[in-house]
Amino acid sequence: MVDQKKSNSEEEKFDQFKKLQELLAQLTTEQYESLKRKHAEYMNKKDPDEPAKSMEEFLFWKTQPVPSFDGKVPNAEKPKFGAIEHKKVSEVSTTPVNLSENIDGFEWSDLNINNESELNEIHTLLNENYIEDLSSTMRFAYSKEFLRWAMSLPGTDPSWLVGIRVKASRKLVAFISAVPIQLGIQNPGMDEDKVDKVKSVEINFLCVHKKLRSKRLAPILIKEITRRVNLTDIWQALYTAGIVLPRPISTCRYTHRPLNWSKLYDVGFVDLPEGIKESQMQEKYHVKKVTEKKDSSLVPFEPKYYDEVSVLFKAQQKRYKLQHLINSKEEFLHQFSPRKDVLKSFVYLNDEGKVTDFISYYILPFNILGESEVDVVETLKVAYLYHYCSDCADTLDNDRSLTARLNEIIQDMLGDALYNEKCDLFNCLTSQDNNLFIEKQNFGMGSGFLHFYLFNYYTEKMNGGIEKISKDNWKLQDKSDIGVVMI
Ligand SMILES: CCCCCCCCCCCCCC(=O)SCCNC(=O)CCNC(=O)[C@H](O)C(C)(C)COP(=O)(O)OP(=O)(O)OC[C@H]1O[C@@H](n2cnc3c(N)ncnc32)[C@H](O)[C@@H]1OP(=O)(O)O
Repeated sequence: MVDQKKSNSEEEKFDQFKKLQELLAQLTTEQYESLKRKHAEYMNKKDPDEPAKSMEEFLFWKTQPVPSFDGKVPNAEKPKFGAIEHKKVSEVSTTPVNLSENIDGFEWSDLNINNESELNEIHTLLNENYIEDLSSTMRFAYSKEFLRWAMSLPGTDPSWLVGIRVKASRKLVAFISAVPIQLGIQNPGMDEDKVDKVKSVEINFLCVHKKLRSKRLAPILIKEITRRVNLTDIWQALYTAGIVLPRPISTCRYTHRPLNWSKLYDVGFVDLPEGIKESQMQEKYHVKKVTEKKDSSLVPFEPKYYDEVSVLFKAQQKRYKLQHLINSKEEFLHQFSPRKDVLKSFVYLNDEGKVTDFISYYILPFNILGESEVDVVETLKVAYLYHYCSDCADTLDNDRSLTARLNEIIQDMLGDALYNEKCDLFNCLTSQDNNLFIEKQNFGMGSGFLHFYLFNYYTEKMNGGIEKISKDNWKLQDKSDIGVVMI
């Protein structure tokens, strides 16, 4: 009897699904976009940390090795910290996921980020179809150099940049990428200085062309990248998303620090509060120029500082429960060496020439879109805080407080971003120790949240630096457990 009911309801669901697919196929891109906007407005009414649907309705995710919203994991009465499912490379299929089962006329394509024309293709796909704000008025505008940096991390397997092309025209219409990362995860009950070292990948740049949305290409891309990563004997992944999927290990909030308030006001990114004059806002967000220090100097990071900075970096990461473990000089230099228009990084040297602090930020513009989505009205240059570390993070014989130190070095970065890089906005999450300076440095809470996920790994939820009081009322925590920064 029960089984009969279940199969009826599955049939009903399948019928509804078929109808939905037919409806979507009939829509023009404009109709699809307009419905998407309406849906986004509806979703915006929901709490940002709540899923849009029940676990059962996540047709793809409920089949994957991730915890459900009640904390249960597949095939286990009581979850154990660590891998959810264990497989061997010999059990992994060596043939790509079948594309034509879902959609005809498409083929898999490996992409090479160091090939100029393939980089151009990825760049075009992402710049026209990647992440937008809820109202589809702003879209990330990654530069080619940025994409090359992000996807050429040492150790990236050539098979991990995966595209889908239209067979006939060879046009690139979907993409997903993986790069290696070693995570340190501190599970409950572990000694404070111990972590589970987890060889993983970071998944990023999942993108499906707007005209091919809702055709279940995303699950196919995810299954294919999982297969390819598994073939290299890696079984865990870290990824982030603005939406709630089963199930976040942590949630951080975006915060924004206007640098060029007038421009942000002109493009509608910030409002003028009632009763306040524009000049008052400009004054509030005035940024000090980077000045020479009495007892230290600020210089761009260079490979010669690697030994000292890597020690500080390791110590800083120990403050968090989700850590980025960097074990090779090559990876470190790739992640942190300055790159024009992509990444700025600095060290502070004391009187004796010893490194006391390191700080970095990356530059990721976004386009303000006009009436038509290909019409770019304005580009905002945005700086995002990346990694930092300081000798006061763990040294016992140092009496300078981390709060004072971070506030000093962030102030310098605001100055560098505005006066040297002409950035309009400085963003950071409530991750790391950012809450020590967010309010003091005039960062305001944004509307965006970023959820962190681990694939095939169970651990308890971690503090993302915010505590929910009610839907629109979130409190900053002293610090967060999240030490990784995803770009
Ligand atoms: C060990 C190795 C493991 C490697 C893999 C680890 C996992 C990696 C996971 C990926 C990490 C990516 C990290 C980033 O790059 S996050 C950035 C994501 N990209 C964008 O937001 C760009 C603009 N949007 C798009 O291009 C499309 O809307 C995307 C591609 C996002 C979905 O395309 P589309 O709208 O045409 O949908 P569909 O019909 O094909 O598929 C619907 C199914 O897909 C699930 N869905 C929707 N959005 C996401 C999302 N952001 N992460 C995971 N799943 C997502 C959705 O719940 C549904 O499943 P279910 O509800 O039925 O269950």
